[in-house]
Amino acid sequence: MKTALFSPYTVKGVTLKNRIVMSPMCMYSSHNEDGHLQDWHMTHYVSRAVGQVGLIMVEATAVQPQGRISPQDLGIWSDNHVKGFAELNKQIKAHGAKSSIQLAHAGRKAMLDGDIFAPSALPFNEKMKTPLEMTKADINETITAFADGSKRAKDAGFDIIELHGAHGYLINEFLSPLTNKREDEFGGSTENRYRFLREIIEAVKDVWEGPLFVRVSANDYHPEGLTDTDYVTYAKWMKDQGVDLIDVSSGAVVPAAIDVYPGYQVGFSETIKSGAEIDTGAVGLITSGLQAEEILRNNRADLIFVARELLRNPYWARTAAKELGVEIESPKQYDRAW
Ligand SMILES: Cc1cc2nc3c(=O)[nH]c(=O)nc-3n(C[C@H](O)[C@H](O)[C@H](O)COP(=O)(O)O)c2cc1C
Repeated sequence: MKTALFSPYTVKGVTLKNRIVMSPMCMYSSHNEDGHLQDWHMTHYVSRAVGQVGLIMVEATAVQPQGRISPQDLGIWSDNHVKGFAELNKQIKAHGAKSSIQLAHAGRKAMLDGDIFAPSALPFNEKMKTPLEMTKADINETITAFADGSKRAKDAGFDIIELHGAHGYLINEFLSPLTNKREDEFGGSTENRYRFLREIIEAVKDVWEGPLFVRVSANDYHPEGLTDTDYVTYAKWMKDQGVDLIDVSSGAVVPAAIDVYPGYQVGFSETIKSGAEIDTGAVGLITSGLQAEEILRNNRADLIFVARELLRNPYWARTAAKELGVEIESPKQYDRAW
């Protein structure tokens, strides 16, 4: 049988051998608060490339030190970070996978000493710090930091860049009316709340010609918050700006109870894919080959992002292929077992 999951996917000249993406997952394993990769990261990412994942996405990586979720986050705020990522990319690609990086700024969810920043001075909850409202200068510096991070990602040899616009981190905080109470041109109307992301995309595209993905939280799970239909509008604007794919997650903008079940976010991906006519990635409790195949065949997404199941099973691609009754290439060293 010819499967959708194991069919190639090409975007701006970059071809993934299948539709499986290792979803970005923070490892909180950088040492000395310097944002550098450690042996752990090498083993972790390269194992999944050996496991025949089509696209490896490196975890949320901070474009500014104050944009880390924790002091142990990876960083790409300095030219010194390029060398480590270049070595990681060499190893990932040696096993036939493509590589990508999620560029991030934690905004008000940064758990760091010192000042933290957000569109408005509202804490996430009573336990978290109250952020400083970003000035225009702070906003411009952060936009430049996303562009500088992209330039470094390019120098390090990444094939694809993803902007982290989800989970209540800085970009998401500008997009949602729950977290953005600004009265200047970066707040208020939908257009104004999009302006920060618009300017980041513009700045990134000045230095990066390759495929650009954006992860969004397509539902705030709050009566005054955004839903997937609001994100159709944002996705259309992103498409007009040349974004290639929307990676559709949800929640974590404000504290909320989320009812999770297999494929709980796939409907949001479907709404955005059909509403904005843009490629999407589906993520969230997708754990079987058949489930992934159903999503792709019914045009509910173009790529399947897998997070925790790949932590349980780095060879999930093989498991899914067996389930779908297809043969996939194994690392030649493993031929006798696959
Ligand atoms: C350990 C861990 C770290 C995560 N870190 C990130 C991250 O850096 N960026 C991000 O967008 N999502 C992050 N996520 C969310 C996952 O990418 C994914 O969207 C979520 O786990 C749902 O997919 P799953 O059911 O396949 O695990 C993380 C999830 C886990 C379990």
